[in-house]
Amino acid sequence: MHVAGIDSSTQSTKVVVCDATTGAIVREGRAPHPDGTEVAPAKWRDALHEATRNGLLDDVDSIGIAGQQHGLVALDAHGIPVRDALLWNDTRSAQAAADLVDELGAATWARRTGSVPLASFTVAKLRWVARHEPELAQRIRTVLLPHDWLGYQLTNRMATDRGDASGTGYWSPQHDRWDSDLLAHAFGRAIQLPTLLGPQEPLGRTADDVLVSAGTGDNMAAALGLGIGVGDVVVSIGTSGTVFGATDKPTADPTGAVAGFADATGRFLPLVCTLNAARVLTATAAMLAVDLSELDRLALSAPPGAEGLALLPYLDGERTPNLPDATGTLSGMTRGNMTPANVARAAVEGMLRGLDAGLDALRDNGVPISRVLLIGGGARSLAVREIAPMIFGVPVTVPPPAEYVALGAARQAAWALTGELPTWHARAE
Ligand SMILES: Nc1ncnc2c1ncn2[C@@H]1O[C@H](COP(=O)(O)OP(=O)(O)O)[C@@H](O)[C@H]1O
Ligand SMILES: O=C(CO)[C@@H](O)[C@H](O)COP(=O)(O)O
Repeated sequence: MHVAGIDSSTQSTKVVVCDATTGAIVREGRAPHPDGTEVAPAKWRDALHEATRNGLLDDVDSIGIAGQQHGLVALDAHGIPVRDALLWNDTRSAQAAADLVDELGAATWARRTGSVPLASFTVAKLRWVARHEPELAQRIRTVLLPHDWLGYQLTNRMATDRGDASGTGYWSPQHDRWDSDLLAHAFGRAIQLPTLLGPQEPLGRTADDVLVSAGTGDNMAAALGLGIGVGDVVVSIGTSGTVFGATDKPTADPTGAVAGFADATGRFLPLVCTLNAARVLTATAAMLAVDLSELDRLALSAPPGAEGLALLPYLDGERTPNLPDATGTLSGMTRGNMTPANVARAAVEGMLRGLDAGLDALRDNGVPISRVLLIGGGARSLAVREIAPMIFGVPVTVPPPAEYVALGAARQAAWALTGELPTWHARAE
């Protein structure tokens, strides 16, 4: 038996096909997404077709879909998007989020949803559409998340799971159900919401009669793909930087630094997310007119601290801390230290310091940290792997490079197929 896992993340779609019993990867595919913070959902479907062309999904018995969290896919009465999806990294909803917090108070949001809404959260995007595009808003009948929308394309059913639902800002961790009153408060009226599926409950079947599992958010799928245990905290360096661990009880951080998400197994996934991660490295490499391996070499040739040069890497604004309009700052420049090597080192260190603040925030919320598991595209960087233990001050394990989000989605697909969550090879060992 074979299962497929799909990771429809910010920059690309990645697909792995695995043996359902052992988890061994038998085939892989990928396709890029368009750049930008608003995207026509059809582009994700096109990317999925491209990533699975030439029969990648032939002989697959079950499919799991993981997607970038939070994105607003607003559908009309015919199930057609009323506008391009607003993604998690679109900051136009920053004022809408601030208004929602002012209206109800941060403590109320944290208590009712586990999180304090920021620009990224679906609820803030809904408020933005209600205020800025009222004619479009009137046509909205249903709201889906990116993974739900792909599942809807495959099965014709609108449903989601608690992991992805927990990033909307209108899901209750205490009661494991939608908090429709919060949504109505933000949007001005009720909207039909997708069915909430349990962790191993299937979504449905494709036109070719292949089972599709509930799916989840990409960070929840990464946790499932790694099989993390107590004390394991994942640092994922992708388009976003995320820092998260699995807990039995929900968190409710009124400062908003830690989002009190749910995981894909029935537990919880407190998470800190930064807007500036792998793309800090690609932007610095472009500025220095070098490739990523030369950026690594340069960064590792400079001393720790880059001789006083420091990069505050808020190149896309920032989410944690909540500074959506911030820009980056290169500080401490002297005639002596302004070398390409120090700039490269400052970029790596600055990006990792943002994630280190995330580790502190998790600790403050009672999440135990005995080691960090480093994953995502940025973990392929030699400089990141070498410098991370110095910045984080805890042991850092780099699991073999793999698409852990897609693997987690595949593991969920096997769960839905067989009724048991397979052990597979514990990749977090
Ligand atoms: N060796 C490397 N060094 C630094 N960054 C890298 C390296 N390889 C890939 N990346 C970066 O990782 C990012 C993609 O990571 P990924 O985890 O797949 O992101 P996402 O899931 O958000 O689409 C890209 O910005 C890419 O440039
Ligand atoms: O908004 C968050 C987490 O809350 C992001 O982590 C998105 O889920 C996008 O992830 P990547 O595309 O960077 O993997």
